[in-house]
This record gives sequence, C-alpha cells and structure tokens, in this order.
Amino acid sequence: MAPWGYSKENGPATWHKDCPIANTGVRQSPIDLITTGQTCAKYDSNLKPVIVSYPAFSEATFLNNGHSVQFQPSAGNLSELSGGPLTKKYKFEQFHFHWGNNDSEGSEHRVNGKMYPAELHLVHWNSESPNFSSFQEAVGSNDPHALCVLGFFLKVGAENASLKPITDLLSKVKNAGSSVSFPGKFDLKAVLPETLTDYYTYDGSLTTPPLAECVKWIVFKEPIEVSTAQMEAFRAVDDGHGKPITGNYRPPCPLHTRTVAASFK
Ligand SMILES: Cc1ccnc(S(N)(=O)=O)n1
Ligand SMILES: [Zn+2]
Repeated sequence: MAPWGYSKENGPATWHKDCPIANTGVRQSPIDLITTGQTCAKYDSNLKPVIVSYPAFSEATFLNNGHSVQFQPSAGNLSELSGGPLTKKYKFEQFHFHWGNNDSEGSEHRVNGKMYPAELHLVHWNSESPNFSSFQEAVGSNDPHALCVLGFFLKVGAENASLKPITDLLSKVKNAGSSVSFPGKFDLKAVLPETLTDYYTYDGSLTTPPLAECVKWIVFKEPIEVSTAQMEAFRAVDDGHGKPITGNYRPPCPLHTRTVAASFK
C-alpha cells in the first residue's frame, strides 16, 4: 500500500487498512475539546503547571518527511519535561507541526469545534520506565503513558521572532525527504508561553500511523502567534507528489468513555 498521507487516496479515512486501531481504538487522537455541557472538560485543582527544561539545542536535523516538518535534536540532548499531570520525567524527542491551507483549518485538536490555523507538537517519552529506553521502544511498549505530547495552537497575528529560525528554514526543506542540519542554536523555550499553567489533558494516541494509544496529551489553552507570512511558509512545503502539504491534520476522533481534565476554571 502507498505510504499514508492526507490525500483522498491515502488520508485518515484509509489508515485503518494498515492500522486497524484507527477504527477500533477507544483512545484515539485528536479530539474536539468541549468546554461546556455534558462531556466537557472538567476542572481538576490538583493539576500543577507543566515544567520544561529545554536548554538551547546546539545540534539538530530539520526534516520534511512528506507529511510534516520535524525538528529532531541529536541523541545527546538533555531536554526534559515533568509536572502537570505527569508522575515521571520525560525526554524530549522532536517537535513538528500540523497546518491547513487557510486560516480556518489546520490544527488537530479543536476547541468547541473551532480549528486553529496550525498546531505545534512537542513529543517526549518516559525516560524513567524500566520497560524501554528509546522513543521507538516507547511507542511499541503498550504503556498507556509511554509518551507525552505537548500541543500548542498557532494563530495568525504578529510575527513570532522565536519561531523565525524555523519558519525561515522551511524553504530549504521544500522537497519531501529533504533535510538540513539546523544552523546554530535553537531556543525552544523562547517559543512557549512563560507560564504553562492552563491546559487540557487526556489519554490519547499518536495522530498519525501507527496511531499507538500510548500518549498523555497536554494541549495548552493559549495559542502562540505567528504572522501570515510564517503561515504561508508552511503552506509552501511539498508532500513528495509535487503538491504542497495541504492540511496534514487528522479529524477529531470519538471520546468514548474518556474524560478530559482542565487545569483551569
Ligand atoms: C513522533 C510522532 C509520530 C506520530 N504521531 C505523532 S503526533 N502527531 O501524535 O505528535 N508524533
Ligand atoms: Zn503531531
């Protein structure tokens, strides 16, 4: 079968052929984050701020893998995540983005049905587990919280100077399969809001194949601003079939018996 993607022929509605869990899973991601009514996110006063320790990365690869662009530091990176709903320390693996071809679509998670133009995912794996010692092993571990992904919505506004080194590099990885070694240092901490206190959290999955149900999701309420030009730079990245990646986001999945917790009222 052709590798998965986001076109009619290989998009989310076809993924079940290679990944049955797409249709049979009961904790699939993304979801629509509902804030009022019956199945809405429930305030949990025990939820603490998320703590990130992200020393500036000095060595990383920026890759267009045909379905997203990802920033992956070398194995030696010491970036860590803890706090929030987590009971363990997680190691940073990579970050990547999901976006649409216009400002009314692009994010994977939605808030009361609203999509943002893009969503940033910071992927981490539990570095304290006795059952695995790498990201790939974590994905295959069946541990319900092997991974933790931080999701940040992007909205159009002022230019984001902290993300500029990334958006300026997009033209260098226009072709699918192309990658560049990231020039100089990148300060991911500067991209994020100061305080990581207001978020939704729930048990879910990877949003692309293998769709493994091993992710503790933490989706932050406050969007990050980027300029129209920065959004346009994402929309010029190609998918390997001579077309721009137009909408690399999976539609929302059923909540089933899950509940969503909110760290804020
Ligand atoms: C690294 C990775 C693989 C698959 N899916 C995801 S995602 N979109 O759930 O963060 N991340
Ligand atoms: Zn993602």
